[in-house]
Amino acid sequence: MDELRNDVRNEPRDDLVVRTDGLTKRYSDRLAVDGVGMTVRRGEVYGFLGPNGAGKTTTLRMVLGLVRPTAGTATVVGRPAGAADVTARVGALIEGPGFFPYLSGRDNLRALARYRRLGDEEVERVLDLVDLTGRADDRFKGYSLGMKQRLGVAAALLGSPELIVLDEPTNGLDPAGMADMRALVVSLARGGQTVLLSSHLLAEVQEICDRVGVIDQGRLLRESTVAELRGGVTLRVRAEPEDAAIAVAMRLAGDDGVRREKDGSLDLDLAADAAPELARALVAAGLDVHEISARERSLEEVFFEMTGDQHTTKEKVS
Ligand SMILES: Nc1ncnc2c1ncn2[C@@H]1O[C@H](COP(=O)(O)OP(=O)(O)OP(=O)(O)O)[C@@H](O)[C@H]1O
Repeated sequence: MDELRNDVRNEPRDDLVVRTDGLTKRYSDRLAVDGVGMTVRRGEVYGFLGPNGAGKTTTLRMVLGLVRPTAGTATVVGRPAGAADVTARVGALIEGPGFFPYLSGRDNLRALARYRRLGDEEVERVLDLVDLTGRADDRFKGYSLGMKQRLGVAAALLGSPELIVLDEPTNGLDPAGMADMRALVVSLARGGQTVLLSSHLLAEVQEICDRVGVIDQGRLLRESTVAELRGGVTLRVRAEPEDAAIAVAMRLAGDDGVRREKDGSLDLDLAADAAPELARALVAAGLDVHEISARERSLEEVFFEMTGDQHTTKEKVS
């Protein structure tokens, strides 16, 4: 298991529901996915996060065996991706589900269920899970985008697969529908199923995911728990004059441990219990201290720092 990354090196293979090694996809001269090694553990909600065109959907398609990798491997529930005996153990919603427009939602699911030798009661179970029972007899073509999305998720849940892969599951849902979908994803994982989802909604990933893989320009930049990625608590400081405050802050937090926010406050890589020492140092240096508070970085800030997105609100001061 030498090729596994450190954090999962000692885990039994059974605990990894998805594992990719050097997974690569090239479309003519475009490297859509570049050597991705990701690991999804049993029973977790794993968030695959990245800007548009980062390679999320292509990676998920390779994990599902829908696209053949140019190089590398994907192992799903212990078997090569796309192997015939894997498909029944994996449910997926990826880039708009294909349903018969003139059939009702219920009949569409029944057709899928029959093909998989599942009974009608299974159709009713998944309709209820996605809260679509009341509209199940309406034709698919009359569904709103959100209802189509929920029917797609219902189809992915048929047969209670071990792994559920959802590409942007809250796409098209209104705020209440998004909250329902998030609650459903969490409850699936609590019930022992594994969920691999992609999203560009950072707050959503922060709320429901146990671990996150950050992908940009085809490369997996980082894979860790949400808490690790956010890097714990930092101290926010507002004191004047600013230059003197930066000098004091750097003395305590180190040259690389101080960032300046657009509103003029400073963000320091210091634990919350360093606040009194910081206050004393600022006052001893004759500064006016307006604010010292502990704050947690949001996943959004970390993400923009990692992907070098222009929306970042911070600049390094060193
Ligand atoms: N079939 C294809 N042929 C050629 N290029 C493709 C194909 N599929 C994807 N690409 C390219 O590969 C790159 C990654 O695309 P992909 O759809 O995987 O990204 P994504 O992270 O899912 O983006 P989004 O969030 O916008 O859906 C993009 O530059 C895309 O244009």
